[in-house]
Amino acid sequence: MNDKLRIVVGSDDAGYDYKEILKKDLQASELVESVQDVGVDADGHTAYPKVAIAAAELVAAGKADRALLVCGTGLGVAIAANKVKGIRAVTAHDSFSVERAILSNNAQVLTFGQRVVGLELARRLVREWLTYRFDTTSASAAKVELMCAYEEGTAA
Ligand SMILES: O=C(CO)[C@H](O)COP(=O)(O)O
Repeated sequence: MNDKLRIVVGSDDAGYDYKEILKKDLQASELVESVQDVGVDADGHTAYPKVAIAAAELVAAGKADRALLVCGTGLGVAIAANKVKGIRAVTAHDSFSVERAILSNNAQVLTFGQRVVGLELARRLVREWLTYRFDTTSASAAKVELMCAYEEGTAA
């Protein structure tokens, strides 16, 4: 992964306001190389799984490093993104979980619930999220590998 991140953002209509604000924050960040928006737009009523799967597929295909997804709770977009092979998506509304999502879990997808987390906390969590990089030599790496092996059908 480049030091700067290629990020895809997406939401359903329940997460639209946060998605737009967080997108602008990402675009202004020196830790971000690019931001791709897979919707929805202001009038969009696209169901959350469609947006989440579109974003996760970009990550799985190597066209983005990470995705930030927002729905009402953050839960539906996480569940949907996790259906895409190779994707580890988590909902995290606190600083420690955001840190561990990268450092423990190497999760490429972070999700928020607009109806759950305050806007300024969400913005702070995204700033923190951008600073973390998974260490493939860490003790956590073998645990992530166990999940990958299960998914690939190569688990012992
Ligand atoms: O939060 C959502 C899914 O987890 C979504 O924004 C709303 O879903 P709904 O309650 O099924 O409308």
